[in-house]
Amino acid sequence: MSSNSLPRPTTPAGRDALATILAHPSTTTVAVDFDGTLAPIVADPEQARAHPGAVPALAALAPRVASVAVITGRPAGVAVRYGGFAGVPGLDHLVVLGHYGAERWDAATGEVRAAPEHPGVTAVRAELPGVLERAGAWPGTWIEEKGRAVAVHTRRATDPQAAFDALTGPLTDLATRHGLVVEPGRMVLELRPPGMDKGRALLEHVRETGAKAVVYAGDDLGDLPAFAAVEKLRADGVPGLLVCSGSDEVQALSARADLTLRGPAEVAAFLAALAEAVPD
Ligand SMILES: O=P(O)(O)OC[C@H]1O[C@H](O[C@H]2O[C@H](CO)[C@@H](O)[C@H](O)[C@H]2O)[C@H](O)[C@@H](O)[C@@H]1O
Repeated sequence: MSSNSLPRPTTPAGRDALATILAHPSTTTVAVDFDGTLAPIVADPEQARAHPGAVPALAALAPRVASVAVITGRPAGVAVRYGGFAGVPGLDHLVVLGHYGAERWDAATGEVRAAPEHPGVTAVRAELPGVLERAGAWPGTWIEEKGRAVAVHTRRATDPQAAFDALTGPLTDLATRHGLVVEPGRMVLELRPPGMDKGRALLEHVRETGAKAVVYAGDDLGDLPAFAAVEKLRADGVPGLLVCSGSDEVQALSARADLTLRGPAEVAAFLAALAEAVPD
């Protein structure tokens, strides 16, 4: 896909939504996930960075639409840092909803606002090494400290899928005992507070901006609630375009998408093409 060709959605709902968005960009919200959508998946989560084309594309698009939001499982401040979102001309009103919407960073203020922390995270953090040890201490398994959550990554384990499968039960037990939930993702099991998800975060953002159309792009299971939110908006008469970044690893998402792109490079090209296609 070249940077100035807009791909055609494969579904009628997607094509209708894109037509509305092109006709009425100033009342459209564009919301995107971070890892796997703006940033290529890498083995070490601390090395993830936005694709070089992603921020320029968002910055070109943002002044032409009602709002641009990044909705991520990352802490908001981490996504801002890894994305390079602060101080970018054009992204003066960018909103980053971190921890699935429990945190919010506004480019306009540079500040993060957050829900109160859940006490179960401290208890889970303390018990986690013992639980991993008893489950077989899979070599290469890595704990990501996320502040208001902890995540166990298996991508660098000798057998990532076997480690993921073996740890799912014990980590679910641990989370449940302390009032947390397990959020499964691409070779990651996150133990986090319940009550917020990307769907709720997206709906609140759309309500706040008063948008009349929406684009959402994601790549992982944690994006399914946002897809469901767009489907609900569509049922209520608000056109929505669902974009899946990467097609094979998370088929539950690509099966519901109007447009499937092959990862962050194509997502960045799509956002740039969208910016080119709508008037200033
Ligand atoms: O909601 P997202 O922005 O997609 O964040 C979801 C999780 O992404 C990160 O993990 C994923 O990306 C890593 C870096 O590419 C990769 O190594 C890992 O296998 C993926 O699951 C991040 O580390 C998590 O905290 C996020 O919740």
